[in-house]
Amino acid sequence: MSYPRCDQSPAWAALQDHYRRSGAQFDLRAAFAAEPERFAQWSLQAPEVFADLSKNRIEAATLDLLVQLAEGCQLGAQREAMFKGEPINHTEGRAVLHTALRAPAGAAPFSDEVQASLARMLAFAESVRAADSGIRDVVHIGIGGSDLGPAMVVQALQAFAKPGLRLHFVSNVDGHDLAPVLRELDPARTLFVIASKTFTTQETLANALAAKAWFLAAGGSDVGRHFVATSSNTAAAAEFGIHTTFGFWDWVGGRYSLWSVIGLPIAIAIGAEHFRALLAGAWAMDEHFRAAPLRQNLPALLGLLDIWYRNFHGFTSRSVAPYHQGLKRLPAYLQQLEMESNGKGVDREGQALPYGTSPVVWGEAGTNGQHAYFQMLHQGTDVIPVEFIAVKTPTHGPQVTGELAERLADQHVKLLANCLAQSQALMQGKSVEEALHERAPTASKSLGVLTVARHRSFPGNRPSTTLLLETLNPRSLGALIALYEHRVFVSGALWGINSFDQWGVELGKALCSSLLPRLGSGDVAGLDASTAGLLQKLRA
Ligand SMILES: O=P(O)(O)OC[C@H]1O[C@](O)(CO)[C@@H](O)[C@@H]1O
Repeated sequence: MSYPRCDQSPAWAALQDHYRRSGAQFDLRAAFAAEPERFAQWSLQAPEVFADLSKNRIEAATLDLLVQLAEGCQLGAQREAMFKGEPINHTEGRAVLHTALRAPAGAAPFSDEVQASLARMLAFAESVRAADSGIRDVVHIGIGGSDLGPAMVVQALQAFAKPGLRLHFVSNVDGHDLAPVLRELDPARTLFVIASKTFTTQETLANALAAKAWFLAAGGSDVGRHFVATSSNTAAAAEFGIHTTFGFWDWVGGRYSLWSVIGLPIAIAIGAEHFRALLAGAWAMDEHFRAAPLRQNLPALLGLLDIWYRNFHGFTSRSVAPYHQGLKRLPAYLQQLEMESNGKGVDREGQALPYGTSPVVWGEAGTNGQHAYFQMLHQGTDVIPVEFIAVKTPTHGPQVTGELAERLADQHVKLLANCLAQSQALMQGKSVEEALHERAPTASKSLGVLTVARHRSFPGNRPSTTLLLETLNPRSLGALIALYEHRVFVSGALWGINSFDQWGVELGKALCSSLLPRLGSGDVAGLDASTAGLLQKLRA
C-alpha cells in the first residue's frame, strides 16, 4: 500500500511553474470577460448537488495539471482500496468502509452484517416513534463523531421529524450542557442513547453516569428500558448497566459513523424510510465518486481545488456558508470531518511533510455570517475561499400556510439573493476608481474623497464555490455529506497522509488524566510554571 505523494509527481513541479507564470496573476473578472462560456464550462451536476466552480481561480491548464497530479498519486487505485475494504487506515490496521453502510444489499463488503444491523436499528427507531412507546424525549449523549453528525442531520431535517418527539444532544463534559436538558425531562417518558464507539470517552461516560443518577433520583425505573447504547464496545456498555447495545465495527471511523447505528437519533427523528433515503443519497454520491471521470467528478474536483489553494496559492483556511438555517451545524461537523482527518504533519511512512495539509474550516449560516465576519472576507488581508451552499426550494412544512407561507417564501428569495450577492461581491470587488464615483453620505466630511474611496474599495478576485440543492431532504443531505467525505479523501490521498486516524487528540487526553487528580490534591510538582500557576489559581 504505497502510493506516490503529491510532491513526488512531475505534475507538482509543473503546477508550481504554472502558478508562478499564470496562477498568481489570475483574475476572475478578466476570466469572466474573456470566457462567455465560463459558467457552463466550470459547473456540473453531481447526484443531488449542482456545483458552480466558475468563480474559482482556475483555468483549463490548471485542471489539466491537477488531474495529472491525481493520476500521478494513483487516486483511482487509492479510492478502490477504500471501497474494497483494504486496511488504508494503516496506523490502526483498519479498513475504512463507511461507504459499505449505505450500499444496497450485496453491493459492498460486509453486506449481510450491515443490512442486519440497519434493520435492527431501524426497527428499534420505529418502536420509539410508535404512539404506544410513551417516549417524548430522546437524549443523545456522545461527542465528536458520535455527536456532530447526528446532531447536524437532525437539525437539518427538522421538516421531516416526527412532531412531538423531542431530540436533545448533549456532548460537552461541562455540566452546563446536560443540566438544562434534564430540567425539561420526565424520566418515564425519556430514552437516553449513549453513543460512543469506544465507550471509554471521558465526556460521554461522565454525562451518561450523571444522566443515570438523575434518572434514578427523579423516580425513574427500569434503566434497561430507558438507556440504550450505540457502541463497538458492547462489553463496556453492558458493564455500565445497558442491556440494549447496537454494535458496529472498527472499520467505521467516528467522524464517518452517522450512517451506522450512531445515526439512531436520526432514525428516531425522521423514521426508517427517510433514513434509508439519507443512505441512498450518500450511495448515489459514492457511485459518482467511484465512476465519474476526474474532470466531471465533483468530490475529486473540490479536493483538487483544495490542493491548488492550499499548496500553491498558500490559502490557509476555507469558509463554509450554508444559506439554510437547518445547516447551521454543518461548519462544526465539517471541522471534525476535515481537520481531524487531514490535520496531519507526516506522510504514511511517518516522514515530515514539506507542504501544508488541512486548511482551517470555519463558517456560519448565511445571512448571519454576513453581519459578523464577511467584512474580513471582503476587505481583509487574507484571501479565504468561500463555499456557499444554497437550497432552491424551502421546506417549511404543512403547518405553514396563508400569509405566513407567503412571507416565508419571500424571505427565501431574499436569502437566495444575499447568497448570490456575496459571491458576486467577493469576485467583482470595487476599485478605488469606482468608489470615487459613488456617493458616500455616511463618510466623514473631514476626510478627503480619495481616502474615503480607498476605505470603500474592495480588492475582489476572491474565489468561491456555490453548491446548489433543489431542496434539503434526506436524500440530498446524504449526497452532500458524502460529497464532503470524499473530497476530504481526495486531498488526503494526494497529500499522502492517513486521513483516518486521529493521534493528535491523544496527548491532551493523557495530560488531562494526569492533571485531574492534581486539581484535587493541589500537587504541582514537576509542572511547568504556567500550568502550575493556573492550577493553583483555579483551586484558590
Ligand atoms: O465515539 P467515541 O469513542 O466516544 O469517540 C468520540 C470522538 O473522540 C475522538 O476519538 C477524538 O476526538 C473522535 O475521533 C471521536 O469521534
